[in-house]
Amino acid sequence: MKKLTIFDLDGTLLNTIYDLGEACNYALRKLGFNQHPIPAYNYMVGNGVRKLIERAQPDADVKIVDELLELFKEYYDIHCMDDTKPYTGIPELLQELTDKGVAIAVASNKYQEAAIRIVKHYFPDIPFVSIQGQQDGRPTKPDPSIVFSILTEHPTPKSEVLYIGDSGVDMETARRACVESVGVSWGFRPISELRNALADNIVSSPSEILKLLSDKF
Ligand SMILES: O=C(O)COP(=O)(O)O
Repeated sequence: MKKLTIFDLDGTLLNTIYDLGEACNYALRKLGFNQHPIPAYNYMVGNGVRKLIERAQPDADVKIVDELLELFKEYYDIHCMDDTKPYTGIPELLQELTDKGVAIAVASNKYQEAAIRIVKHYFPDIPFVSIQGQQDGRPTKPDPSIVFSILTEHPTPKSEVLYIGDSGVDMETARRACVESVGVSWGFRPISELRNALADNIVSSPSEILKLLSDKF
């Protein structure tokens, strides 16, 4: 029986691509660089904002990346909820997990302050046991440290944990933490990426996660 579900944020709980893309385009525009069409960002997000910026402007040196990062945050801190929304069926899934007594945590490469603000805004009634974003001094996913931090906050045997995400980075994070993974098809990346990253399960709707859990009750 699974007692703890760990969810990735961007591309799994929330469709954040427009606001992330707009923030990056704002930063690029401010420094006179070319912008990208929003769908191109699907393949740039997933490893944290710094990596997103390095992918958006590959020949930028460290100083320029720092400047772009500051501009990104300046914009994103104000506009991170302009067009972001939960995927269909996610609020109901989180409520049902809560009603069933299954603990819920978030493990994101989005920087910590933004991750907390956004999760609390979109899911105010869900009693998350831990909301973990990218933190200075801790490696980003696919390093499994973020999962271990969650397990420190909410001790649970690994066999009772399900990790749910939309990217190869997420599947690898779960694998390296030795917990069972679920890849979701509605996020930013194709199913082929989830398969190649050895997802233990693949689902195409949030209700399938419930089914997967109840199969395991
Ligand atoms: O901000 C990112 O790069 C991705 O964040 P995520 O880990 O919630 O998908």
